[in-house]
Amino acid sequence: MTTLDTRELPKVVLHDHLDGGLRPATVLELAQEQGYAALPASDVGTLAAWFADAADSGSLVRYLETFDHTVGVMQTEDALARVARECVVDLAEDGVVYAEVRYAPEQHLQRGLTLDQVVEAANRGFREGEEEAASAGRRIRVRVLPSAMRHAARAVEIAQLTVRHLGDQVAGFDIAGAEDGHPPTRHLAAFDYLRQHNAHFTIHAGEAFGLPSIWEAIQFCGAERLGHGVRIVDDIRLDGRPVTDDLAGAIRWAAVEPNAFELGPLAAYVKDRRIPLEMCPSSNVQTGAAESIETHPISLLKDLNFRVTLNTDNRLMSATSMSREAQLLVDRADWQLSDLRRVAVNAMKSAFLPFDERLEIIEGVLKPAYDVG
Ligand SMILES: O=c1[nH]cnc2c1ncn2[C@@H]1O[C@H](CO)[C@@H](O)[C@H]1O
Ligand SMILES: [Zn+2]
Repeated sequence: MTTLDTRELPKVVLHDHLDGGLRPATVLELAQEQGYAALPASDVGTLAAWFADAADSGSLVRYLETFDHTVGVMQTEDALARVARECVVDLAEDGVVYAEVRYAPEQHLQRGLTLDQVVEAANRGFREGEEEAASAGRRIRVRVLPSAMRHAARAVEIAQLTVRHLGDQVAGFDIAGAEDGHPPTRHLAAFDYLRQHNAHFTIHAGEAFGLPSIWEAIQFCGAERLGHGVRIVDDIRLDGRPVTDDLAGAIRWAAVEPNAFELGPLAAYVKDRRIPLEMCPSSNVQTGAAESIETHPISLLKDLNFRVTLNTDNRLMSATSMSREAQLLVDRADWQLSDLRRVAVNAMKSAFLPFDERLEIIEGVLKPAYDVG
């Protein structure tokens, strides 16, 4: 397993923030162009290290503060298009064949753009990136999920924006931001609107807050997928005790018979309904939602046959990529090629893309690459 080249494997990412994936050099250049003076460093190396260190805070709220600087330089159409184009090129270069990228349009209005201008500018960049990648021999398809910020009050507007743009790159909706104190049920009107317009949506839930957040996201809001959802392990027991009592035990969970674990009603629902979990190991370690890669619940949930997917969340803040996330699990959590195949196929099955297109990528791209020998 040590010889596995995770870069060359075709990968699928469903949870990647546009404003969390800028190249450090681009942050610097855009800041210079736009007269943004608040950056905490003036050279690429120091700036890259600053993002990773500052995000390594053990708290989601402090982690999210680092986005002020990326959002701060993404306030013009050209800046948005450039960041979107580079995002696609970087993902393709890393072997990603399908990506859903999210960002919050409401955060890009500081210099007078409208919500529609933001989406159109970013979409232009995403399309350019797809073309650039294709001409370099790396075919990637990208779809966009506008996010509403859960502490703000614009979710209905962003849901309407999403529906207006469905089809031209935009494939669904998300809700992001600080979780604790901001339950998703505050935005029920947005979710009702989306369902009535047959639009897909996912919700960040079960990251900085536990089961009630997941329960609301699924049973009140109707989320099709969960952003993170890592705290669903709070509803799994082993020998009568919550598995979370024994996080270190994660290392030996692999040796335990899967039917020895007891699922509570919510965990059973998530598993039985095949609700996709958009899991992001490095991000979770940084925000304190998980202790380590070795003990990250993604491995247990994968072994228990939950619909687990592997994602980057924020490539800049976690100094990561899809191939790095995969490699970390191979090196530290004993993942095999078959596990990487599983999360890629799971992700593609869960994508907000028409069924026939999903199938085409699974059968035409993923299976041929993973099923060699
Ligand atoms: O893991 C996360 N949990 C919650 N919110 C997040 C996470 N990563 C990024 N954002 C938030 O989503 C916004 C739009 O992309 C970002 O600006 C950031 O505030
Ligand atoms: Zn996220």
